[in-house]
Amino acid sequence: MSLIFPSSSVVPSSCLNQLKVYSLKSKGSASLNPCFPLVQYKVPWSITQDKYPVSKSKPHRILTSTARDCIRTNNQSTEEKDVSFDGGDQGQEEIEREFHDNRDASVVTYSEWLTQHPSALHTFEQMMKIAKGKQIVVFLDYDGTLSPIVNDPEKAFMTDEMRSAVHEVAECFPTAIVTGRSRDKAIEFVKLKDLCYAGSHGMHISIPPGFLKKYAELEDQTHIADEQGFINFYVAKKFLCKLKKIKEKLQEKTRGIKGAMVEDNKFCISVHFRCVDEENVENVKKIVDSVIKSYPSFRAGGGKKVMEVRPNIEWNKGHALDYLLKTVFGTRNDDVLPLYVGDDATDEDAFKFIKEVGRGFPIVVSSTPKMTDASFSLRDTIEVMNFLTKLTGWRRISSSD
Ligand SMILES: O=P(O)(O)OC[C@H]1O[C@H](O[C@H]2O[C@H](CO)[C@@H](O)[C@H](O)[C@H]2O)[C@H](O)[C@@H](O)[C@@H]1O
Repeated sequence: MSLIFPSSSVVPSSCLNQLKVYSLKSKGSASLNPCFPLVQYKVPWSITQDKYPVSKSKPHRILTSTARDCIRTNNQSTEEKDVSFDGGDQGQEEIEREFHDNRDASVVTYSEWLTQHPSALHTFEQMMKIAKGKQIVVFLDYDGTLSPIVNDPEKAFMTDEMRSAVHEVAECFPTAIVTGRSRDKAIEFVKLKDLCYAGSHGMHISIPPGFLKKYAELEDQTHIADEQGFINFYVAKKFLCKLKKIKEKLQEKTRGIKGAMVEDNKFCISVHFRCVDEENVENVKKIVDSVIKSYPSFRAGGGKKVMEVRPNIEWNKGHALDYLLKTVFGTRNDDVLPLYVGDDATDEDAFKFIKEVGRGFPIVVSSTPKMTDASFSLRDTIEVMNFLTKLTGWRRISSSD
C-alpha cells in the first residue's frame, strides 16, 4: 500500500509531532511514496498501530507534513485509525539528533540545505547590494528568533544585548515585531516603544503614533492612541467572547495533565505540551480537537510543542505584513524591501507573502534542515543578533556615503 502525500500537505518538520496516518487499511508494511520530493529527508521513522510497530526502517525517509488533515491513502478515505509515525510524540530535538546521527550520502545535511537557504550572515554583502538605495522594512518574530525556546513560556526573555540590537535596528529601519504572543505580552518582553507590534499572529496590530507621521500616508489621521501609546488595528474582536469560553474549557480539561499549560494570547490561545509526558501528549491534542469541535468558527494549528486555537479567518502573519506595508510603511513604493526573520510554522505565511511580493528577504531561523519558503537562514538567536547588528552597521555606513 502506498501513502500519497499531496504537496499542499508539506510543512516544516517542526510539525512532525502531529503526524498521524489516516486510513491505514492493513498492518503490512507501508511503502511510502512521497509525490513531493522536497519532503524527503532521510532519517529514522516507523509506523505503529496501537503502539505495535507496523513498519520500521532506520534510516528512512521521514515525511514532513501536517498529516493530521491531509495524509490520505490511495483511496482518499479519511477514516482515522490509531496509527501514527513513531516521530509522533518524539521530541523535535530527538528527531533532529537522530537526523544528524544518520548521515549518509543521500542524507540532506545542514550544509547541503544551506546551499538552498544560504546564511544571511554569509550572503550579507550580496543582500545589501540588492538593498542599496532601497528602503528595508524589518519584521521580527519573537519566540525562537529574539528569545531562545525555553520550557516556560513566561520565561522566554530576550537578552539586553538582543534588545539593544533590536532598538538600533528600529532606529535605522521601520521595524515591527510579528508574534503569536498577545500584543501586551510582546511589549512586556521586548520593552521597546519605537516599533510596531503585530500580536496574536497579526490579529492585533499596534502602531506608535510617531510612525504615522514618519512613514504613513494614511488618509484617516484621527486615530486615538491607547494607554500604551499605540494606535490599534484589530481583525478578530468579535471572537473575543467565544475565545474566553474556549480558554476556560481548555483550562478545565487539561488541568489534570501534568505539564500542560494554556496561554491566553488575546486573539488566540496556545496549549503547550513541551513539559507533558510523552504518553499524554496525544491526550492534550485530543482535548484541543474535541473542544474546538463545538466552535466551527475556530481552528487549531501547530507550532513548537504547542497547539494554537485561533479564529478561522483568513488572516495570518503574511496579512499582517501586507497591512503594515500598505498602511504604514508605503508598499506602493516598489523600493520597499520587507525583511522577515522567523523560526516557526506560522512564520512561513510571512515568507510566502514576501515571495509573492517578489522582493525582500525571508530569513528562517533553524539549526537543522527544514522545509521552508524562506530564501535565507540564520542558525539561532545569536546569529539573529549578529545579523541585526551587521544590518545597522551597514545602514550607518551607507547613509554616510
Ligand atoms: O510567533 P512567535 O513569537 O514565535 O510565538 C509562537 C509561540 O511562541 C511561544 O511558544 C514557544 O516558545 C515557548 C518559549 O520558548 C516554548 O515554551 C513553546 O514550546 C514554544 O511553542 C508562545 O508561548 C506561544 O504562545 C506562541 O504562540
